[in-house]
Amino acid sequence: MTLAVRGIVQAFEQRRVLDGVDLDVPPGTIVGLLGPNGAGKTTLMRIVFGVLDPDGGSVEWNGRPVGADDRRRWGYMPQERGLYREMRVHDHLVWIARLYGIDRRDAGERADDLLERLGLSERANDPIRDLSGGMSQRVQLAVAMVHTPDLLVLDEPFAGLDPTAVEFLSDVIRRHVDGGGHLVFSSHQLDLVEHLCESIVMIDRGQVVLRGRLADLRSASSDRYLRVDAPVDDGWVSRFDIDRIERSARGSRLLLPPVTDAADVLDAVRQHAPITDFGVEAPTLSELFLAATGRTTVDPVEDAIEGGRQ
Ligand SMILES: Nc1ncnc2c1ncn2[C@@H]1O[C@H](COP(=O)(O)OP(=O)(O)OP(=O)(O)O)[C@@H](O)[C@H]1O
Repeated sequence: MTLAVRGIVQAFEQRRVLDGVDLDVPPGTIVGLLGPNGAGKTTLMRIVFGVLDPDGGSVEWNGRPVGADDRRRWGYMPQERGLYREMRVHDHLVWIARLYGIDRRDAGERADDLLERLGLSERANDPIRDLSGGMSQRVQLAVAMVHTPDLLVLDEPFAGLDPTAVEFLSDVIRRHVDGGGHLVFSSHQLDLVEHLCESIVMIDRGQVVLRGRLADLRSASSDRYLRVDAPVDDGWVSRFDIDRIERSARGSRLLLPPVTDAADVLDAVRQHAPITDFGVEAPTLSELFLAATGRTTVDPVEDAIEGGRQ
């Protein structure tokens, strides 16, 4: 079974926010639907779930137009979290499971099992309102999974989470997919989800700008970065052809055109600063995004400001 979304077009008040978007979600693969704020990710997910009827295009499941029965076997974690704050965690899960027609005993067992898997057993009898943001996010995920869905669609599941919670959620996602499940999640935090995505569809202003297996996209790029754990001065490497130098607290990243030998540049840097850690790397996801769109930053607001300056 595969989710196949074809040629989706959607306009709001004559403004096209999706313009011919395709998305494939095969089993056993983590698919990232990526793009900056306002790119159209939530709109696409709402169309996939039938909340919104698109102006054009189709959504197919298992080679046929998707129907209400198919969608009942899918799980959706919306961006606006919709939990009843006064309900206790376990009761909430049982209630949702019952809405899916699962009998009371089975619903209770599923709730126990999910709470265990999501590290929430100790909070089972607490009302949702007493949970931290990260924990209620886990409950929201449990709600999306309580009927053992064929397909999980998670809208910005990592927003607002600390690094430990991101790791935890990433593990849950991996396990779902390792068991042959279907999963697509959206994110605007490209570098945060880079380690998790196997396959990506990147959209910008309603159009697909990059798609494919992330490993393939990274190796197909001719851009190479030399990373060193020292602040590199322009003067040290002035005799080389170097496209850009980025500096951060961790050191520097030098974007090298194909004509420049990374080992020569590294030797030159070493003459000025001790280097204990270095590497030659393919571009990150956000660098691939910038290269594909010609933008200067992933943030659409900052990009508009930068564009205005030029
Ligand atoms: N019901 C609506 N009516 C009018 N405009 C809408 C509606 N829903 C979404 N939009 C617009 O469509 C565009 C895409 O929005 P969408 O929420 O799909 O983006 P997104 O990629 O999910 O962004 P974010 O990362 O901020 O959630 C935005 O410009 C948004 O303002």
